[in-house]
Amino acid sequence: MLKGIGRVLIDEQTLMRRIDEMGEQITRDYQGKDLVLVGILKGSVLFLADLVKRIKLPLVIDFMAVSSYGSSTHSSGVVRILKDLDEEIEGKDVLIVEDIIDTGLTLNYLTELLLSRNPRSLKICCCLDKPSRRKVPVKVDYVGFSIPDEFVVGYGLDYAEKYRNLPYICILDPDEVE
Ligand SMILES: O=P(O)(O)OC[C@H]1O[C@H](OP(=O)(O)OP(=O)(O)O)[C@H](O)[C@@H]1O
Ligand code: HPA
Ligand SMILES: [Mg+2]
Repeated sequence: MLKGIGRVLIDEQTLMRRIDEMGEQITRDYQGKDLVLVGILKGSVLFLADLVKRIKLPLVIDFMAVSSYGSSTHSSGVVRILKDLDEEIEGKDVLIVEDIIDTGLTLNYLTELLLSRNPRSLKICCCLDKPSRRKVPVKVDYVGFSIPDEFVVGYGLDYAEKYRNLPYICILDPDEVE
């Protein structure tokens, strides 16, 4: 076990099985559509990479980078755009891909921003959802796993930029947190 991380919450096999199902469902739902996956950096990269391999459709991948947590376990509530999309999304079927929805502040801000660019449709797909922590409502269309109110790391999720490379989801050891 690595220093600083507690018990495994979702192991690699369980993650992959659920992502197989999500890929199949998205493949069914987006037949004949003009699909653009928007990965939110950096946390979504591992999930997005596994998910796109399971979507058997032509699609475009684009990225936005935002940051609201910095090196803390609490959202600052201020969403900063660090990188915008490369392509126009007007008339496209946009699917936002996130690693986790916690307070909902990041996605609330992002959906407003992307809707103002007139996509044909805008949906949200997340690997993890912490519904008990919501501060603002967010309608999530595809959820991998609902999880309890614990700060988690691994599979793209960081604490102070560490642990993103773990292939499973772990609960952060509270002793590690300031
Ligand atoms: O629902 P919220 O409370 O807004 O939290 C969710 C957001 O926070 C994390 O991003 P972070 O700002 O840590 O950036 P990162 O993906 O680069 O780690 C996570 O990847 C989500 O984007
Ligand atoms: O539990 C979490 N872990 C890592 N990053 C996060 N951003 C929001 N919630 C979390
Ligand atoms: Mg983070």
